Amino acid sequence: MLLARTVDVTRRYGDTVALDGVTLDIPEGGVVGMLGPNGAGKSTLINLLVGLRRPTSGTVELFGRDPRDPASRQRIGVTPQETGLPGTLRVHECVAFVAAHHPDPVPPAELLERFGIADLARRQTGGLSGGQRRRLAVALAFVGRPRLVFLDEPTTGLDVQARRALWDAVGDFAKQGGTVVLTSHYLEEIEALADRVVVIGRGRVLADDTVDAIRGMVGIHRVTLTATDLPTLPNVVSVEQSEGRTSLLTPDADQLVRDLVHAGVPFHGLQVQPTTLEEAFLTLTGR
Ligand SMILES: Nc1ncnc2c1ncn2[C@@H]1O[C@H](COP(=O)(O)OP(=O)(O)OP(=O)(O)O)[C@@H](O)[C@H]1O
Repeated sequence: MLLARTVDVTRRYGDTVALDGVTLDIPEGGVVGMLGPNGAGKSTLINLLVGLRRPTSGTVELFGRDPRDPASRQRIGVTPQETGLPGTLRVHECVAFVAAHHPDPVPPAELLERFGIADLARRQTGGLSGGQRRRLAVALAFVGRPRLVFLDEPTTGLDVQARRALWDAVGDFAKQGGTVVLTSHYLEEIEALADRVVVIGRGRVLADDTVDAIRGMVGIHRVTLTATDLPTLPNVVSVEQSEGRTSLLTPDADQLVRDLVHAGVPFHGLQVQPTTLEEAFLTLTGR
């Protein structure tokens, strides 16, 4: 069953095109990771799916309806990129407050236990550290026993241990049949949780595939050198010339350097650099 979808969605903010013709299905079950650099359009896409913003054109559906319909929003949980918690409320009061808006909430103590913050229950949220506040904000998305949860960069500011605890809690929710859409800048985070990765760059879906497939694609390196007469080399996905230098993009930089030496062409100033995610995908998709 499809829980949410966008069809050819475009969203502009003035002259900025934040999303440009995005078509995406979110079926029931599993974790969908949205990966992309700053400004790619990830948060905008989430805001459209949860009904906080409307598309400039195209269709957005949540549980088969308009996402602004309160009936469909009852069944989602959301942690936006930034959350304001009432500073004088204690953690357990904050959970109880959100729970009161749902017909069958998870008991607050159980929720806090699940997210590893039971020891903070009596603390005022204003006195929590940034990481503790973030964990609470993510936990709150799950209090209403949602079918579909949207987490916008859930582990920003968390230390390694807290991040793993949060991954475990989100993973358990998915194992029990829940569906999660999360955004991240890090492939590592997506790898830990997601079955499917949607790569977003400059407002477009650049790739939508399994974690393994995406991992293979983003291992692209840029090999830059100065040479007068380069032969055609295997495993080169793109060649660029700039200011007398040649850049070769390749999934296997070590092999490319071996091939260069083997070809016997004189070259100098060799540099090998990882590409950014966006660069790798823009190259691979030829956009
Ligand atoms: N309310 C707004 N008004 C004007 N421009 C906006 C607004 N919200 C987003 N944008 C612009 O739309 C583009 C996409 O932004 P968005 O926040 O969706 O990206 P993102 O992928 O979530 O980035 P990040 O990883 O930095 O959170 C950016 O160019 C951003 O500056």
